[in-house]
Amino acid sequence: MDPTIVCKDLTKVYGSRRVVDEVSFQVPAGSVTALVGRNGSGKSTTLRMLLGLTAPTAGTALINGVPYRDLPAPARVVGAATTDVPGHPALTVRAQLRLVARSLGMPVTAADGVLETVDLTDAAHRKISALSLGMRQRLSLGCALIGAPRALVLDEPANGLDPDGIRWLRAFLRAFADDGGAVLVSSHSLDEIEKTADDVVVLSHRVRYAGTVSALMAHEHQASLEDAFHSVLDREAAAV
Ligand SMILES: Nc1ncnc2c1ncn2[C@@H]1O[C@H](COP(=O)(O)OP(=O)(O)OP(=O)(O)O)[C@@H](O)[C@H]1O
Repeated sequence: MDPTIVCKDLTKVYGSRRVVDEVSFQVPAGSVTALVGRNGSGKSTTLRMLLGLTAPTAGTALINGVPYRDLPAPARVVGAATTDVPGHPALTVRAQLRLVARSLGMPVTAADGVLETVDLTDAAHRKISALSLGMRQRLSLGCALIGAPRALVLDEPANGLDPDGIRWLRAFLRAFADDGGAVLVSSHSLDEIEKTADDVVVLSHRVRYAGTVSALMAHEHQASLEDAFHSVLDREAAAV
């Protein structure tokens, strides 16, 4: 079955605030889709609802047609990396990855393979508490990959990566999608998203645009995703 990620009328209300308001979009197999929006626009809340970490007030969030919490082996279906610290700070990188492998019924060799994939072999013996931000991001992605999922949901994975890491992540996500995977990634780096993503969802509590990156730039008559993003959101602000 081809992996898909679907949000349908997804809504989250905190008190009197609708921080995510009837959000609908989908990420098909073979696509990298970026969720972009200003601080507080509801990106992380949307991803957390997709990953069963926050209960929706209304609407549905489905991975391969099923809510995350109802997936029999979720980490084998969708790899998730949030901004939370990946694992116990006193564990080493290798111990954390092996722990995840064991919990998923995978051989420990899966952990060693992932160490190489995310280029943390040289840091395998280091404690999580001693990792740089970029290394923690690589470890988060490593934890997400151990179950060999075909869908990825990643909250700001490029945050803290150095230029080599950003280039590596771009190539990795592209190859993952080209291999038939579905990738949903949130980011503030619009230049990077323009290079990496097929589709983009511009969020400001509601969906302001969902479609291809190139169609957004053409529609807004802008030469960059950054300018198109501001054009969409400035028009919305002017209309309020
Ligand atoms: N547990 C919570 N209780 C109350 N309000 C919350 C809670 N979690 C998030 N919010 C609020 O919901 C809004 C959306 O937050 P969210 O973290 O989804 O935004 P974001 O787009 O990911 O922002 P950023 O780009 O800064 O990471 C914010 O106003 C935030 O304060």
